[in-house]
Amino acid sequence: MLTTKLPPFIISSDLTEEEKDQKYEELVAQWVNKVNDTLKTLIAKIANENGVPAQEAGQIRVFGRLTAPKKFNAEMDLAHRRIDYLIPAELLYGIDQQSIGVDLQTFLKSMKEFYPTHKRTDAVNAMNMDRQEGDEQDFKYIYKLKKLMQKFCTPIVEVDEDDEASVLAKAFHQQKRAKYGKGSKNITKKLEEDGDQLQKIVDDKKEKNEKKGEKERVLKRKRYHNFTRTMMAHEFLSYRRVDRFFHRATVKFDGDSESSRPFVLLSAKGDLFLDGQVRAMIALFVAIVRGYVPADIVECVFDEEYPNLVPCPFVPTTGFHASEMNYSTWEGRMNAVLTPRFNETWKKGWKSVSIREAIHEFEYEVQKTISKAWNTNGEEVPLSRDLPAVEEWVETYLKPWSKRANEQYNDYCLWKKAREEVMDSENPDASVWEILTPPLSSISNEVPHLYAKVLELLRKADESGQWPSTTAKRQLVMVSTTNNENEESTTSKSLCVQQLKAQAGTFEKTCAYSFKEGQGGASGSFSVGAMPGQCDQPKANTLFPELMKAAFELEIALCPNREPSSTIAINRNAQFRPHIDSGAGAGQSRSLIVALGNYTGGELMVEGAKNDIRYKPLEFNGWTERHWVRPFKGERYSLVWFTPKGCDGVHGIDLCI
Ligand SMILES: O=C(O)CCC(=O)C(=O)O
Ligand SMILES: [Fe+2]
Repeated sequence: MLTTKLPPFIISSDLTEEEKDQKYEELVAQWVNKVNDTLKTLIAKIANENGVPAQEAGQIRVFGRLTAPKKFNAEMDLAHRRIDYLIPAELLYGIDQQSIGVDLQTFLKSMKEFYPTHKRTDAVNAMNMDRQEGDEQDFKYIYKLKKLMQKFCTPIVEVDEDDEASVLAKAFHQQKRAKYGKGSKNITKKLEEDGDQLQKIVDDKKEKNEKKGEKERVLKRKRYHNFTRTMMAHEFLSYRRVDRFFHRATVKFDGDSESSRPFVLLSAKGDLFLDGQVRAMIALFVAIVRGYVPADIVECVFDEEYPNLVPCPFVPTTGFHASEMNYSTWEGRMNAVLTPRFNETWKKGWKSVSIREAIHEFEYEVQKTISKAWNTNGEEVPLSRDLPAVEEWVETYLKPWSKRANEQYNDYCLWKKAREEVMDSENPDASVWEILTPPLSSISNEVPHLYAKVLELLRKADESGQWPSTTAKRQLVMVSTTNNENEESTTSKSLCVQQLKAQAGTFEKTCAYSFKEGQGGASGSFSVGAMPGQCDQPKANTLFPELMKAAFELEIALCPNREPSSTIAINRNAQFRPHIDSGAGAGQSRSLIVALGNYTGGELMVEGAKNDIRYKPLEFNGWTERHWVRPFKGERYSLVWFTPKGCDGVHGIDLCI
C-alpha cells in the first residue's frame, strides 16, 4: 500500500463546468507529481536495502488518475496483456548469417531502426519502407524469424469434429459468450430452458454454419508447462493462450551511427502468462536462431502426447520492462480509454496527446536504461563482439542447456518414429515404450550385496498383499494403469479434454487426472519414518518394521557421510510424471534416491538430465528440481530418503525397533 499526503480533491460547486474541469486537471497534475516523487523515493529505498544498484532498480511512473467502479479488478478484468523484452540484437545473429558469410559487425550494422508507436501503421510503414529499400536478404531473414515466432503462439483453427478437445473448446467459448458476450441474453435464456448443455450449443451453431456453408473456428490452446518452473503438464493452468509473439522494434540508443549497437524489442501478447513464460519463449527462440537447437524442437516442446518434460531456458531478467494492459470490456462500461492510444469512441481516459507522448518518452527512457544495464561494465564494446553479459549468458547457460536439449530432442525423434510404427496397434502408448525399452534379457539379475536384504523385504511386503494404498495427491503424479482390464476408465486420456471439461464445470477437479484410492494399477507408494508436526505417523512403520530398519541402514551404508534422513518414500512400479515433491526440505534439503529390482528403462530424469539409478544412488533436490521416471519393463522399486521441513534433526533409524 502506497500512502502519500495531499490536499483533498475538493472542487467548488460555484465554478462553471469548464472551470471545474480545469481545476480537476490541476489537482490531478499535483497528485501525479506527488505520487511519482513518493514512488521514486520508495523504490530507491527498497533497492538500497536489497543491495540492488540504482540503474537496475526499475521504475514505476503514474500518468494520471481515473475513478473506476468498485467492481473493477485490475488483475481479474484484464482482457489481454503485452509483455516486452529488450535484448541486444546480436542475440539474433544466427547460423543463417554465418552460413552466407555475414559477420557479426556487418549484421549489426545492417539492422534498420524502427520504432513502435501508438499508431501501429507507423511501425508497419517503417517495415514496409525497409522492404522497398530492397535488402532481399534482410527481408527474408526477418520473415523467417516471424514464421518461427508464430510457432510459439496459439493458432485459430477450423473445428475438427473428430477432435473432442477442439469441439469442447468451441463449446466452452460459446458458453462463455452466452453468459457475458454480445447477444448473450437470448442464448442465456435458451440455456436455461434447455439445461446447461455444452454439446447442444455446439450442435445448434454447427447446424447454422452448415446452412451458411461456413466452418467453425476455434482458438487452439497449447500447454506451456515447458516454459515455466511452477506449472506441470497435468495442471489445468498450463493450457494458455498466446495471441502474438513478435519483433516490435529495433532501436539504436546512440543515434543511427555506424558504431551504434542495435537492440531488439520482442513482445508477447496473451491473457495470462505463467511465471517466466515469456523469458523462456525468448530464450528458446534465441537458441534456435543462433543454431544451438533445431527449429523442430518447438514441435517437441508442444507435443501433447510426448510424456517427457523438455525444460526451456530463460533469458536474463535484464530486458523485461513495460507491458500493456487491455481492458476492452471495461472501456465501454467506463466510457474511457484505459489503454493509452488515439481513440474517438470513449470520452475519458488516456487519450490526450500529452499523456501519450509522456508515456512514449518514459518507455524510451526505460529502454535506454536497460540498454546500459546490458552493457555491464559500461565500456565501449566494438560491434564485432557480443556484449560481455550476452557472452556470459550464452557460454555458461545457453550452450550447456542446448547440449541437454539436443539429447532430449533426439529422444523425441526416436519416440516419434516408434510411435508412427505402432500407430495402428491396439495400445500405441504402451507399444511405443515396448519398442524403446531394452528387453529384460539385456540386464543381469544379480543383486549387489548391499541391496539384497532390502530387496528381499520389499518383495515380501509386495507379496503380503498389505502394500499400503497411495495417497490421492501422489497418484496425481503417477501414470496409472487400471488393475481390471475390463474396467472402463472414467477419465479421458487427453489432458486437454480433461482440462476443458473441468473448466466448463462438467466436474470439479483442479487437475487433469483423477483416481480412486487404490487405483493406479500395480503401482503404489508409501512412506516410513517420521512425518512433520500434526501429520499422522506412517502406518507402514508398524506394518513393515523390518523393512523400515533395513532401508534406513541402507542409507548409512550407501552414504556414510550424509546426515541420516528422517523419512523414506517407498515406491513399487511407479512411473512418476514430471513433478516436484510436495512440502519443503529441512537443512541440506537434498534427497537420496536409488532403485532396485529387475527392470530396464525407468531412468530418473532430473530437469531433463537422464540418470540410471538402478543400484546407483543419486542425490538431488526433489523440492526444486523437476523429476520424472521413464517407462520401464519389469519390476522396479525405488527408495527416496529425505528430511521434510519440521523433521530437522530427526533420524529415522532412531525410530526403528
Ligand atoms: O522412483 C523414482 O525414481 C522417483 C521417485 C519420486 O520422485 C518420488 O518418490 O517422489
Ligand atoms: Fe519425487
